[in-house]
Formats: sequence, C-alpha cells, structure tokens
Amino acid sequence: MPESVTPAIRVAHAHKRYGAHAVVQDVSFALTPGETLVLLGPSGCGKTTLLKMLNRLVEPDAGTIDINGRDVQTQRPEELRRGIGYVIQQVGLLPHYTVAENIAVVPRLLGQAGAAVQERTTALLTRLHLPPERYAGQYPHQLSGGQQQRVGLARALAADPPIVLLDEPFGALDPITRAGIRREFRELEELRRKTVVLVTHDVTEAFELADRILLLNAGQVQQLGTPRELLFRPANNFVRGFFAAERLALQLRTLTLADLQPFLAAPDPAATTLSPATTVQEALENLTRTGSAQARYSFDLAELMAAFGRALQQEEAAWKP
Ligand SMILES: Nc1ncnc2c1ncn2[C@@H]1O[C@H](COP(=O)(O)OP(=O)(O)OP(=O)(O)O)[C@@H](O)[C@H]1O
Repeated sequence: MPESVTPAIRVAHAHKRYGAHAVVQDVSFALTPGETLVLLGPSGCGKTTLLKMLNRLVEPDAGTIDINGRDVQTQRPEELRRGIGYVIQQVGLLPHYTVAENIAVVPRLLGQAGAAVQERTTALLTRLHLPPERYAGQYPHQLSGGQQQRVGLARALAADPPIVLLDEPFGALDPITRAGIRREFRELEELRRKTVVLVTHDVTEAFELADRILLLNAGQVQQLGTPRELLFRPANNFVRGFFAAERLALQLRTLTLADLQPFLAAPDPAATTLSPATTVQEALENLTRTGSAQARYSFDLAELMAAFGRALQQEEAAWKP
C-alpha cells in the first residue's frame, strides 16, 4: 500500500484471550480502501472474534485498531457501527418489519429523508434480484433463506457505508444457492468500491471473493496474501495442508487464460474469444456447456488441459525456493 494512502482498516498486534484460552494472538494487517479480505481458518480459530473487534463488539486485550486512520477506542461504539455495514449468518432481520422497513433501519437512524431512503431501498432490492414491487412489503418469514440473506446484505449496504463486515454471510445456504449468491455478490458494483472483511471456513468461497486471504490457526496468522500466493507459495506446512484436499479445484480457479496463453495456439479469428481474465475453471465450463449456448472456441478441451498442465509447471517452478 502506498504510504500516502490511509488504510481503511489497520489492526496492529491485536490479542484476545478468554480465561486461559488465547483466541487471537498478535494479529496485524492493513487494508487499502476497496480491498476485500477473507478471514479463513478452521472452526474456532478466532475469525469471528477478530471480525467483531473491528466494530467493537469485542474489545481486544492488547493492540490497536484504526478505521480510516482513527483509533476505534476514541469513537463511541454506536457511531462507529453506523459507518460499518455488518452481516451475520443468522441474518437477524426484524420479524415484524417488512423487507423495506428492515433495509431502512440504519438510514432512518442516521436521519436520512424518507424519499431518499425509499429510492435507495428500491435500487438495492432491484440490484439484488428481489423485485421491489413483489418483495418490499413482505415479511422475513415469507422469504427463503437465500432471499433473507440478500435482504441482510441490502440492509448492511443501505446507508452506503465504506466498510462492510460479513460473518459467514452464505453459511446457511445449500451449495447451489450459495454458489449463485456468491456470483451475484461478486458482480455487485456496490461492493467493489467498498472495503470488505468476510469470514468463512469455505476455501472455494475464499478464493472466489478475496483480494487477499488471512489464514488463521488457533488465533495465529499463518499467512496473509493473495489466493495465488497462498496456493503456490505456502508459508508453512499448515497452509500447504489446509489447501491440499482442494488443490486442483483451486488451481483451476486461480490460473487464467492469460497464464495459459504462451501454451495455447494463436486464437482463431472466427472463433468465440474469452477474456484473458477468464479462469481455467470458467473456460472449462464454457467448453463443456451443451445446448444452444454452445460456441466454437480457439482450443478444445484437450488443448486447454495440456496448456493448464504446462502453466502449472511453470508457476510452481517460478516459486520454488
Ligand atoms: N465470549 C466468549 N467467551 C469465551 N470463549 C469464547 C467467546 N467467544 C469465543 N470464544 C472462543 O474463542 C474461540 C474462537 O471463537 P470464534 O467464534 O472467533 O472462532 P471462529 O473461527 O469464528 O469459529 P467458527 O468458524 O466455528 O465460527 C472458540 O474456541 C470459542 O469457543
């Protein structure tokens, strides 16, 4: 991060213990505005505790936390929280409020005008694929789990906070709904501009959403880096082991056509082209798609996989110590 940029979030030497149990041990990181950090690690490693330190739902025993350059200890917790969106797994919608009323809670607390709040609610619902004419007046119990999670996200975004904290936001969903919502989430322009800290223990989710991953074990940072760094340049055996079971799937999601380009034949101008940023996984999905969406590409499945193998060898050779 350039020194002139004030980190959106800076955590320095944070510690937390409950009795004899050291839950967070000497954790430090700094995020540039707009960055998405995923807190990843096994159950009980301290992810939620660390996340809650950022909005003062948990107070650290030692260390400092600055949000936009200001120590959180100098700010009243309620005021701090109004500037930070927060989504939890259980969603926590108010059961007697409609969808629109739930989304409007924080903007109303901030004294925003009714018409502006309504406009924002309508826009957010539309963007999250919940047509407002159908859903604005419904109550939480009338919605599916995935719809409730989208309302939870809309609520966290309603006051347009520059920082959003998400604790297992897709945790309660089945894998298919989860993958779909994750895609929507990634494509949400709204979130691209924001600094996001997201807790998950789902490795695929972490790789899909993170700019950087903070991998924790027993309260200690094992590695902080891009998904590519954690995968190809693990800092220790814990990091290596944590990704071992899903290594191939993660490699397919991490390498892109740009990485494979030296090993693929020159593109056929008559064929459908895929962007260089397309992951190998996405390219595979395109190639194996059947039916009306079938298109002709410059390479076939065998050529793609051969190029993937060679790119992988190159990547691993480049990062050998
Ligand atoms: N208020 C508390 N009092 C005592 N122990 C706590 C408290 N909150 C958390 N812990 C303990 O601290 C450890 C870390 O909890 P935390 O919820 O941060 O983990 P996590 O990584 O988010 O786990 P999971 O993925 O299972 O949600 C756990 O062993 C938990 O039992």
